[in-house]
Formats: sequence, structure tokens, C-alpha cells
Amino acid sequence: MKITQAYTIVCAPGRNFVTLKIVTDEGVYGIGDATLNGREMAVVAYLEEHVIPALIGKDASCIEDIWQYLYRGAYWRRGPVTMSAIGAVDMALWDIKAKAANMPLYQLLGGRSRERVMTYAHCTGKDIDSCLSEVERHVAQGYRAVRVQAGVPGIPTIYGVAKREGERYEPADAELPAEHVWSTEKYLNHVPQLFAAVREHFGHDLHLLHDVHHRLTPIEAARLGKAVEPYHLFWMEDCVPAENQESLRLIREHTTTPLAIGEVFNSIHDYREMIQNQWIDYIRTPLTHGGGITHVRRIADLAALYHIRTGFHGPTDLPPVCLGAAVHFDTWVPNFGIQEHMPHDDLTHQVFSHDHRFEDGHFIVGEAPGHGVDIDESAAAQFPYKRASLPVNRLEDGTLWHW
Ligand SMILES: O=C(O)C(=O)C[C@H](O)[C@H](O)CO
Ligand SMILES: [Mg+2]
Repeated sequence: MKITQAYTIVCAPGRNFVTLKIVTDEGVYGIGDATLNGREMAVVAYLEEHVIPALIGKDASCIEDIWQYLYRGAYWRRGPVTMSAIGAVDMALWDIKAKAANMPLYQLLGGRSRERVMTYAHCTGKDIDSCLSEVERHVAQGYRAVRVQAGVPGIPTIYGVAKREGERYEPADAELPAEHVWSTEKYLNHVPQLFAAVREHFGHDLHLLHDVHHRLTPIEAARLGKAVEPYHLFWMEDCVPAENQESLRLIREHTTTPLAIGEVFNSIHDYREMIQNQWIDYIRTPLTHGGGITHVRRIADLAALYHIRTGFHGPTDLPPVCLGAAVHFDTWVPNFGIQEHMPHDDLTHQVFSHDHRFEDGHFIVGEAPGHGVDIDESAAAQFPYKRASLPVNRLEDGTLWHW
């Protein structure tokens, strides 16, 4: 089964998405996601200039060899642009293989390990009270797990909190990066109050998650982890930027709050030290940014040796293609933890169809061959690309701060 054609489709039904379509001489095609939020066109250029020309004529069934060719065979390895490009190819090839075998992807991966996939929703509010209403709304929809983020008194804008009540937040909310102000002290004093209020109103059965978006130093993260221990979070996410993996050791030594990390990691090497030292509890890399199913499966297998589970990134900036493939992966992977779920809006669903369904806080995988997601190219053409950027952060004295 030879690859005869491959091309990218860039569209912005509400926000930017990059899709790779690979077509074979047998008429079977596959779809892969190449969306790297705020850096979309860098991946398009990498695919069009360096990957697609090398794919034409290759045997689409040789997923492993093509992966090795694009990764091991490249002088410049790793990094989000390269790994997202490889991820898109890999996802499309698994889609093709599963369609050719007339199987849903999860069957090809090894079959189901569970009936349904637990998800967590985003609950945000400008203050604690509006956050509590959002939690109530999501619990009424059936969610068993919620990520809770609230505005902090004295900080004008907090990333990850919707601008208006009942809305989603948009990570890439301006053509050029907006500038936010950050105060670690105000944040650290406020978050424990938020979780105390949520536990007081909703009891102890609901799973609670929180995302720090890399804003803390290791000792500050240790302080936050300890402070929220009475509210037993499901996880505290991305509490530090982790170029230095060893920083997780310090946090781990101080707190029993479980730690999730890695939505910006792209390779098993970004995790190796922290997995082998058991400094984390959940891996976050989505299939797109981690080189696809072939590579993320290896990270998950390494993690499983140390009781570490998956908790894939799934905001609206990852399109239904990535989410659809993730639902198959989540249905199969033995060490599944949870799946992030930020529902896409109607515009996105005009462009992408999917076969999985959402029920009672869970995803149920579909039975259509492949990963079950397709793109309507003429609908996509109605929504052209628009440059959009994530914000930057400065401390109150103007110092540029971490993501
Ligand atoms: O969903 C999350 O956990 C996020 O942190 C969202 C990210 O900030 C967003 O995807 C950045 O593109
Ligand atoms: Mg996050």
C-alpha cells in the first residue's frame, strides 16, 4: 500500500488547526493532527518542506520504519515542531492501518482495557463563588472530575480563567502575545482557600485537579502541594517548568499531592529521569506533540513500570483528530488515569466529524474503522488561518516570568 499523496489542511473554525491527510494507492486515506498552538505554520513548513516529499512512494503499512526514518534518520531531532510533524504522520498511518484492517484503532492497539474513559472538565471563575457555580454545572452534566481555576484578588488577568462566566477560555487570545501580570505570593495565598471552598460545597468524592501553568519555583510548588494536601487533589499540574527534571525531586520530597506534568514535553527523554525516579504520577503529552501513537506508547509503557498513569492534554487547541485518536489510546492503554476534555464548539464540529461519544463524564470509543475522525475539506476552506498567540507573563516589577 504505497503513499501517493500527502498534504496539510490549515483551518480556523474558531481557532487554528493543522491536519495532515495521507492518501494511498489503494484509496485508503488517513488523517493526522499537526496542531501546535501559536506555532501552527512552523509545523506546516516542516511537513511540506522536509517530510511530505520523503513520504511519497513509501509503504504506508511500515509505520515503525517511517517513524524511525523521520526521527532517528534526522540530524535535528526532537523539539515540538519536529515531533508534532512526526506525530501527524504517525497518527494518519495508524488510521490507515486500522481502516485497511477494518478495525477500530483501539482493537489494533491490543483491544479494550476498559468500557469507558473518565474525563475531567474545566471549571473557571473570576472568583471563588463563580467557580463554585461552574463546578455545580459540570457535576450536573455528569463529570466525576473537574479542574478548578479561579481569578486571584489583586492579579488583573489569570491565564486559564474564562473572560466571561459560562464561557471557555481561549489560550491564544490575541494576534501578538498579550501581557499578563503575575504575583506568586497572591496566588499561593489564594489557591488553598479555593480548594477549601470546593471541598466544603461538594464533599470528598469529586476528583479535583489544578493547573499551575509552570509559574512556580520548586520550593514554591512544594509549598502549594503541602497547602492543598487536606483537599486531596487528583493532581497538581505543571507546577514548575521542568527543563531541569531534578526539580521534581524537591517537590516530591515535600508533598503527597500527586503531580502531573508534560503537556509541553515531546519525547521519552524529557520524562526519563522523572519517571525512573518516580517523581511524578501522570504523564500529559498528547499524541500530536509526542511523535504520535508509536512514541507516546513507549512513554506510557516506561511509566507503567513505576505506577505512573496517563492523563493526556485535551484542551480546545487540540482538535477532534487528536482527541479521537486519544480516546482509542485511552481505551486500550493499561495504565490509563484520566483524559482532559474541553468540548469543541459548533464551528469545529462543522469541519470535523467523530465517532466517539460523551456520556456521563466519560468518553465511549466508537467502532468505525480507524480513529473515527474525518475532516470536511470544503467546510475547512471556509475558515482561513488567522495568526494567534498565547500570552506572556511579567512579575509586578516587570520581570518576564515563566510559562
Ligand atoms: O489544558 C491545559 O492543561 C492547558 O494548560 C492548556 C494550555 O495552556 C494550552 O493548550 C496551550 O496551548
Ligand atoms: Mg495544562
